Amino acid sequence: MVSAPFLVSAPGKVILFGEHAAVYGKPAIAAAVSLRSYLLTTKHVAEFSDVVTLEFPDVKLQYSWKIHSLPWNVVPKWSMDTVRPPSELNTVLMDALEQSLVAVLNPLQRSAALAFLYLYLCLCRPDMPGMTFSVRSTLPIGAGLGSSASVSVCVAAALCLLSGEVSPPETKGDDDSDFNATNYASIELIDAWAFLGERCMHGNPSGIDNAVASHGGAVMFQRMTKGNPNVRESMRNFPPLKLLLIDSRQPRRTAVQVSNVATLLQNYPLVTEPILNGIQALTTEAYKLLLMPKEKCDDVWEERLRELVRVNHGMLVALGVSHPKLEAIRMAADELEIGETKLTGAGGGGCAITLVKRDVEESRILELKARLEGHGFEVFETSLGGFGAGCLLPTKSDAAEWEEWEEKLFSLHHLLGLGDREDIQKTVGVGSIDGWAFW
Ligand SMILES: Nc1ncnc2c1ncn2[C@@H]1O[C@H](COP(=O)(O)OP(=O)(O)O)[C@@H](O)[C@H]1O
Ligand SMILES: C[C@@](O)(CCOP(=O)(O)O)CC(=O)O
Repeated sequence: MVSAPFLVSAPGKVILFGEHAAVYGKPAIAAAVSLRSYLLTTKHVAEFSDVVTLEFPDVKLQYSWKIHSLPWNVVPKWSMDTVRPPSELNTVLMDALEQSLVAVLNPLQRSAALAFLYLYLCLCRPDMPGMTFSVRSTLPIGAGLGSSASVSVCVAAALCLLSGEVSPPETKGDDDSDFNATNYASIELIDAWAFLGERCMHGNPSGIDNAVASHGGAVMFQRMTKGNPNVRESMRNFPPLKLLLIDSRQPRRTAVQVSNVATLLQNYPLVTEPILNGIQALTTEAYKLLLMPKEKCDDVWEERLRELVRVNHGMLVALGVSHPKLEAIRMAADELEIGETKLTGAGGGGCAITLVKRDVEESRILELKARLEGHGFEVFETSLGGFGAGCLLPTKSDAAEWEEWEEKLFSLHHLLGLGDREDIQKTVGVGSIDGWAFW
């Protein structure tokens, strides 16, 4: 069992092909990005030993509950078993949590707090010491990059560590890609709990976002029904794609976009189902292309992939999940003949990706960036397919022996004082700080 303080982290993702259709059991392809969420767990001082606190400054939420005031009496018994949790939310517990959340009205804050409390009650005990859970993220929120899943995975990982359901990652060997059965079992459990957190945040998730945020890398994911396990094919040797990631900065909520598509499907099944089937066929084509050996990834290969990006976007437009700002991004990239563009994630705003032609001059890319930024859009540089969930523990268990840098790293005050995403990345970030280990 791990005790506070410690940090956990999980990445966001881009969906390359298949969003929305993924909700209906069609395959989708996604990869982890280097933008990540970080969660610090710290213990309260003695006078607040009966309080659990959330510090989620990115969504301006700071809230505490008396641990004994939470509805422990309705927590289902299955939650204390080490078996995988069920994939359905318990409605009695959800109803009881409404009472604990009456004062949290903002939907962004409320969904995050609900997901936290649901997992906290399922995985922890009323006699646990008072703690603060604070999240900082380098991901834009509600922009299609899976910020909710990366937070859910962080919460699930932290609570599984505290409750002893999982242990910190074991070193995998010389090659970090080596398979380790204990790590695998741990991350599967974290993924399953994070899925329930995602359900609290947006109702009917496919599970692709939490799968990528827990396991990292690039995956082909397919949600299965009737108790069959979801398909999650790891796509090793994922080709290095030149992608631009552009945030339209148009806020939207995944829950709303997913429910709009559900309504379309309900009203026009004969029209909407063929679109979802088309996305399925297209994702299957893309999957075959992305698995081709390197020597076959020639100009024709690249053109095919770009065509699929264009067609996928068109189908998402037909589903009604684009936005004028996303179209403005696509048109700017089209005008400069940079490559093909599609929205990524739930749409309705949020991010687009442009799959850049290999031979495009840098000057044209710079011109596109300048145009987009001139319109108030944000262009991200990120690498695809990095690490999944990980944790960082103090090197010595006794705080009295910590070095100054370690005191800062595990200090709530210091984390909350960090400025922009660069500051967060530099100070606690995977890739910037030694000692992060991954399941
Ligand atoms: N840094 C964060 N701190 C707290 N909650 C967060 C953070 N990032 C995301 N969330 C939660 O995730 C929700 C956004 O999820 P969603 O609409 O699915 O967008 P995304 O596409 O980014 O996942 C927010 O409403 C909030 O509840
Ligand atoms: C629209 C969808 O396919 C992806 C949503 O991604 P995001 O929450 O916008 O990052 C929904 C899902 O798969 O759960």
